[in-house]
Amino acid sequence: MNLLAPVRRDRVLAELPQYLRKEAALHTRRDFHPRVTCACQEHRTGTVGRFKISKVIVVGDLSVGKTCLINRFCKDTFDKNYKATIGVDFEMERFEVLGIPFSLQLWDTAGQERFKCIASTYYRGAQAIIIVFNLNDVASLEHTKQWLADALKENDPSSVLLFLVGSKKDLSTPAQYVLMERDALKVAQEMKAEYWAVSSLTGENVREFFFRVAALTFEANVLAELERSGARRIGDVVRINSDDNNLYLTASKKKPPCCL
Ligand SMILES: Nc1nc2c(ncn2[C@@H]2O[C@H](COP(=O)(O)OP(=O)(O)OP(=O)(O)O)[C@@H](O)[C@H]2O)c(=O)[nH]1
Ligand SMILES: [Mg+2]
Repeated sequence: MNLLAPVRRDRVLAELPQYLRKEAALHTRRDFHPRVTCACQEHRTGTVGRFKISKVIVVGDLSVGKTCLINRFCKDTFDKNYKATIGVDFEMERFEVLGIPFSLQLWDTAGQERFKCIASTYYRGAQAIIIVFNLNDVASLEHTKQWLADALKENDPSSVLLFLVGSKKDLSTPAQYVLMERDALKVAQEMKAEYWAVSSLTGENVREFFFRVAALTFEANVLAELERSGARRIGDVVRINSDDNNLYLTASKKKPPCCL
């Protein structure tokens, strides 16, 4: 994959995509955090940009539809035949968020017990965890807590973003869906995860969901970068003065109030 090729036009995010359900959203702001918007306008996003790739892992019971979900978004395809993922697989997706290039590496892991120990070795370093369950199988919702616990053993619970995704929405009747959603919202709130319901067969909510993942991961990355930079302000440029070969920092411009 060429990281320098232009981003596809349908992967450009100029606004914050909205949550599905207010009761289980990671945050309910209508817009990106003002510090993030400001940093992007001034191209002060540090390492978040062309060369930084954020890792997202997708976990959940076997056959809940993890691979189909990724394939619907990345390749716009759907396969009705089940082929178990063996170990892991991954796809790269490039976005442009508020004018800044941003890449997600989507790790599709195996749900089958016999491949789980291979898959779990790839959990480390995730910035977002997507836990998938089947909206038509209550046991798969119950198992999400264990999937989360396993994924969090390898990651920092305070910094990772969580998404709980109900799959195969096309197979539920409206009445069945309402009942399942009530339980799923409770689980999402306990986990502090954002809740989504999708269908990879029809494509319902798939693009909206991944755009939200990209936007919130990007926002968290830029905020963390701004935090880390502290006194060393992002955007300060080290220049070599050709006259005396000294290294010096360029004087930083006065920041507008939204960036302080
Ligand atoms: N009707 C319907 N079927 C789906 C949907 N998503 C997946 N399926 C079917 O469910 C089966 C399993 O899908 P996969 O995506 O392979 O499941 P998985 O979670 O990746 O399974 P493992 O790799 O074993 O962990 C396949 O037969 C899919 O066609 C959906 O949105 N609607
Ligand atoms: Mg799979």
